[in-house]
Amino acid sequence: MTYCKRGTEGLIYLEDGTLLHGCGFGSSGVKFGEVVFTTAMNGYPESMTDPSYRGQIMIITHPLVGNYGVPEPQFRNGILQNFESEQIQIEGLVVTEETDPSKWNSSKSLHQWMSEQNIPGVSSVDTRLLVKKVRTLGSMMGVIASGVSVDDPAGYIKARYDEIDFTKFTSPKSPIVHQNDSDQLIVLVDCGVKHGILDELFKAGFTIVRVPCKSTVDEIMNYSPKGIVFGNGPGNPNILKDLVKTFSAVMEYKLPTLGICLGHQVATLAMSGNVRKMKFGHRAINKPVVDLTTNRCYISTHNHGYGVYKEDVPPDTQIWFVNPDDGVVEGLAHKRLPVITTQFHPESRPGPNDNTWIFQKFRKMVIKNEGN
Ligand SMILES: NC(=O)CC[C@H](N)C(=O)O
Repeated sequence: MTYCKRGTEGLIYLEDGTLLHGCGFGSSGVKFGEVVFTTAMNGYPESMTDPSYRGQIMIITHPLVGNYGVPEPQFRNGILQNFESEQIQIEGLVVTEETDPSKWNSSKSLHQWMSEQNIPGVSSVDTRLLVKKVRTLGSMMGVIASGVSVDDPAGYIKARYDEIDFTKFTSPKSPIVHQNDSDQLIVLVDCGVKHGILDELFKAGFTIVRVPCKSTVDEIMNYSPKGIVFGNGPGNPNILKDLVKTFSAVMEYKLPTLGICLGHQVATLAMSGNVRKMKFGHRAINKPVVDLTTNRCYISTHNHGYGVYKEDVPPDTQIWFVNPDDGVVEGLAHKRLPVITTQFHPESRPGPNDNTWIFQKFRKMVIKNEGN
């Protein structure tokens, strides 16, 4: 039996029948979710609080997780600077080794943070084996347990990830305003936006009104926005029919519009394209994307399990970015309207800051449109 430094055991189960026993950490409990992996070597406070990971059990392939602990949350203009939302969003965490921190700004360990927020973790399991399974068979449902004994893990899988509308957990119930010095107001349709996106939009000079994911076009247009952002969010875009309708209705106003990740997928559906489930998705902070207008390659942050493929691109749009590894369409531009999208995360957090120019491009589109 493995020595468990927290004194508890844990397990991870995949729905193909794989069952690995290891050590428990974080809170005691059992959770189910879609099992996904990220190859990011750092940035776990940001990734774990990214609302797009809602409903998922995260495997981190980097073998040591927790080395630099968890900082105190820092807000500026109501926007978190060091987390992507106010709480941990993943259902559970699977790592090879969970460590105690050594860093000047660490306020608690990964173990303490997860214990406080009711998130179970499992360590001392072969994450490489798990990732090979997921890469070979595709993303699967699974069960994680920490500190409790579980006889029939499969019985804990209560629903399929692709059928759940997680935005009802991650979208705000009423509008939230981040007032800037300028009167350049944009509306952000918030299905669980990462604070890194808010921060970049705020730094670009916008006053941001975050409206619930289920807002109608009238509720959005009542703010007389200069531009619209459809942000990231959890789950399957194909079941978010109302959001897709809202995107189509907003397009009628011909305002500068930026879609990021879920926003890119919703834009694709609204413009009569297709979005498919990928085999195991892209979750990393070093994925290449090629800008087809300049032929330049950028290193970018990804977190998506659905994707747009070349044959699914909507009419009236051109491919802006493509992933050279597998050809997934990573960005679109409308041929006539000021609508641009990225599947990757230009705000990074965590990740390289190479792509924040996308927010400046959007700002230029807003200024140009104001002049018309
Ligand atoms: N980061 C996101 O917005 C993710 C979009 C969508 N839920 C996906 O997994 O593909």
